[in-house]
Order: sequence, then structure tokens, then C-alpha cells
Amino acid sequence: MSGSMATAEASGSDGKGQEVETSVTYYRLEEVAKRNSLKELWLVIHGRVYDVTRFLNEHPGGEEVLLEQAGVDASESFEDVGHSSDAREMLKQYYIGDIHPSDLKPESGSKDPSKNDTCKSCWAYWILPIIGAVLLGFLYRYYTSESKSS
Ligand code: HEM
Repeated sequence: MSGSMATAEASGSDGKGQEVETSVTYYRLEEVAKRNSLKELWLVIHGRVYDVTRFLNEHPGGEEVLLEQAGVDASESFEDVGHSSDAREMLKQYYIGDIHPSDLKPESGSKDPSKNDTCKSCWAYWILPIIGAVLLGFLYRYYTSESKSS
């Protein structure tokens, strides 16, 4: 009966109220994946989890498309449709938490720029052998033409 679970923002007025966002709930992908029915339907858009159960029959795009994305990452499909900013605003109502950081794909690339690095080195891997081959070609021609002329 201690009741000491009250949130800090309820009474705290000592100027430290900026950390409200720390109370984010994290869900694992496997938990979201279980909510894939008409009874309970969650989906993930850009690393955020949305409970769209009560939105199903309100969705202008139909409940079928939502069911197809049930329990999985729907970011791509959501973007492909080109949803309006109104639609994006609506997302907030259904937001229930974030995907656990260790389940996040390196999609947003801010933490893991290794994709760019690989691309850069890809380029180097391509260009170096080509430069080598061209140089060898020139050397070969230089030597063969020299031996012809003398
Ligand atoms: C919670 C997430 C979603 C919300 C709040 C939402 C909201 C909306 C809204 C408001 C519209 C009307 C058009 C607009 O304003 O852009 C719409 C249309 C549509 N949505 Fe969604 N949507 C969501 C998720 C999805 C997903 C995951 C798909 C998967 C493919 C999808 C497919 C569509 C389609 C195909 C239309 C077009 C309907 C038409 O043009 O006739 N939506 N959605």
C-alpha cells in the first residue's frame, strides 16, 4: 500500500520536468508479432509500435491492408501509400511505445553508418583493380613499343 509508483511529473515542480520522455515503453518484435489478429492488432512504423485494433474499421485504406502488416514492420508500406500529414498525425493516437533498441534495423542509419562505409570501400575495391589493370596495360604497351623501335 505504499503507492510510491506515482510518476515524477504528477507532483514534481522543481524545474526538472523535461525528462518526461524517459518513460517510453519498449516492445520486442516478437511481442508485437503476437498481436496480429482482428482482436488485437499492432504494427511497427519507423521503430514505433502502434495499437491499431480500434482503428481497423476506420482506416480509409481498409482493414485488409492493415491485417497484412499485422505484427510486423509496416514502415515501407506506410510510406509507399504516401499517407497525408493528417494520416501521420493520426498515428499519435495509436502510439503505445517503441521497438526495443536491440531489435531495431539499422534503417535510420544515425547510430550505424557502417552502410555508408561499406559503400565507400566497395568503390575502392572496384577502382583499385581497374587502375592497376590500366597501369599494367600502359606499362606493357610502353615496353613492347620500346623493344620494337630499337
Ligand atoms: C496506424 C497506421 C495508419 C494510419 C493512421 C493510416 C491512415 C490513413 C488515412 C488517414 C488514409 C486516407 C488518405 C490519407 O489521408 O493519406 C489512409 C489511406 C490508405 N492507407 Fe493507411 N494508415 C495507416 C496504415 C496503413 C498501412 C500499414 C497500410 C499498408 C499498406 C495502409 C494503406 C493505405 C492505403 C492503400 C490507403 C489508400 C486508400 C485510397 O487511396 O483509397 N495504411 N490511411
